[in-house]
Amino acid sequence: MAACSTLRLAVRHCRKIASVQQLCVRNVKSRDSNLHPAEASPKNLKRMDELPGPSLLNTVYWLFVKGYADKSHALQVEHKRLYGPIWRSQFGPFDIINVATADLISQVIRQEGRYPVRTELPHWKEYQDLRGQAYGLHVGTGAEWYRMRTALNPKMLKLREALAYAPIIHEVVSDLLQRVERLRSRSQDECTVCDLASELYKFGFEEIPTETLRFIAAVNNMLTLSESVLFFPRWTRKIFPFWKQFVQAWDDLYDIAQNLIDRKVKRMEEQVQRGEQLEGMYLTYLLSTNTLSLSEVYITITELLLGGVDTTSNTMSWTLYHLARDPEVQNRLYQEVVSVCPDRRLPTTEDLNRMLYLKAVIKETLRLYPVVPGNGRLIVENEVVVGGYWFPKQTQFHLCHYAVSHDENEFPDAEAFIPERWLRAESSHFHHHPYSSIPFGVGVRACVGRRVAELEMYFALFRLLQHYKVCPVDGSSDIQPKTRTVLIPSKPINLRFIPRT
Ligand code: HEM
Repeated sequence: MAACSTLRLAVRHCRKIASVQQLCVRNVKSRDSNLHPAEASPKNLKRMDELPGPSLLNTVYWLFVKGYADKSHALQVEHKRLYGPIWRSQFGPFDIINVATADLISQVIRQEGRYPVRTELPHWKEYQDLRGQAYGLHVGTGAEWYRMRTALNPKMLKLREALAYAPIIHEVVSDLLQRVERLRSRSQDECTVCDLASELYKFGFEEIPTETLRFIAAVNNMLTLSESVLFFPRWTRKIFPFWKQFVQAWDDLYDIAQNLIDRKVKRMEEQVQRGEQLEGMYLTYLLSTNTLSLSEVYITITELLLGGVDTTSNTMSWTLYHLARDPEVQNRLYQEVVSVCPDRRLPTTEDLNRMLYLKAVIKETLRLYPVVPGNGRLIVENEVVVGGYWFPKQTQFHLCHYAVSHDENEFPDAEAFIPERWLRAESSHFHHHPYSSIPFGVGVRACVGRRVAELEMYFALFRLLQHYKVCPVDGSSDIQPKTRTVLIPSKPINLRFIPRT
């Protein structure tokens, strides 16, 4: 869903720019070891060779024989049960240290350094080298990455700036409502919308209508192929088609973003020639500041579009899935909606300040289904100590935050959907470790799209509930998540939207 707003936000006009020529850890205290490597001699500490964990062969067995290839989130839980909260594993060529408690994650983050690196993403880098493109936010490292982030942060993460996107997000949500109305009224029982997530990907892409499906298919292919490309050694590329298809998927993504930007630049030039003032959100802003080269703008916008395709859509689908199955939760949320905005008034950003339950519902969805189920940190600057073990530079950590946010010690009755656990007044377990559910990541490298994503999800859910009661389709069964780099529903979510009178 976010891709469409990302797109609109990117192409929107803004009065501030005069001409195209001017264009443009938390320091969480560890519950156990606070030992800093500088204070600890490696001699006194355990070495990574002493860590438990599966061999490469054993991992292959889990992935391809036991069927966890598309359930890496569940593998975190299984391996934590088998090996404890910290273990070592191998994924293709990668030697990985897995950490699966909030405290261990906080220890890694505290030592992530000034310019944190998630993981090397050698396959993305290889593609970008192959095509002679700039590195984007995901692949970028060090001061170069930081320069790109500081160009984007003010427009995307500052609350005041992000709140200014509200009118555009409302446009996108209005399209969604129209689409839901059309789809449900055309269905056989006049209320069912099938495969909700795929509908949420699509709507509002009117800027590039013919390219919508191509973009979505390319994101799907690229993410699906990513794990295979990484896992199998390079020489297998002559045997398997993965790499070629992966390159094709990236070519499509980049091509669509490049066309979008080129059209925008042309429009801006025409406006300047007519002496008009320019308006814009972050694409205009990026083009109008000299901090990024055009090639960096291309890749940045490609990645923002990419980041928007199935993150908020899947989260919204899971939220509606649970609301449909839990009428009490849905009713409580509906009561909040009507008390804050009677008469179906459009919610404002101020209204959202009073929507504590709405926010708790989204938080709980992201706890149960973090779109990015496992994050990474490659420690490049220093040797580090985590969990009493000493690790050299270049250690790749896997932050198993799916396993953490499903841990009974952090969240009693962890598999249940209980938004109340996020409400201070109502939960005896309100005080969670700050790293126990970190769906957007943490620190300076955390998700740059967070504010946009949250605003979109709040407004979309708010307005959908203003208009519809959401119900399960008769006889529908439980739906489990699966991983396709990101966490998605393993089968389509179909729901009934009953208009509220
Ligand atoms: C439910 C919605 C979303 C979730 C749960 C999510 C989650 C994440 C996570 C976990 C990371 C890694 C952070 C870290 O390493 O600490 C990330 C990075 C990123 N996200 Fe999101 N995301 C969401 C929506 C979006 C949207 C809508 C966009 C684009 C508008 C976006 C763009 C990005 C980008 C560009 C990065 C890389 C940032 C960097 O490395 O500097 N995300 N996201």
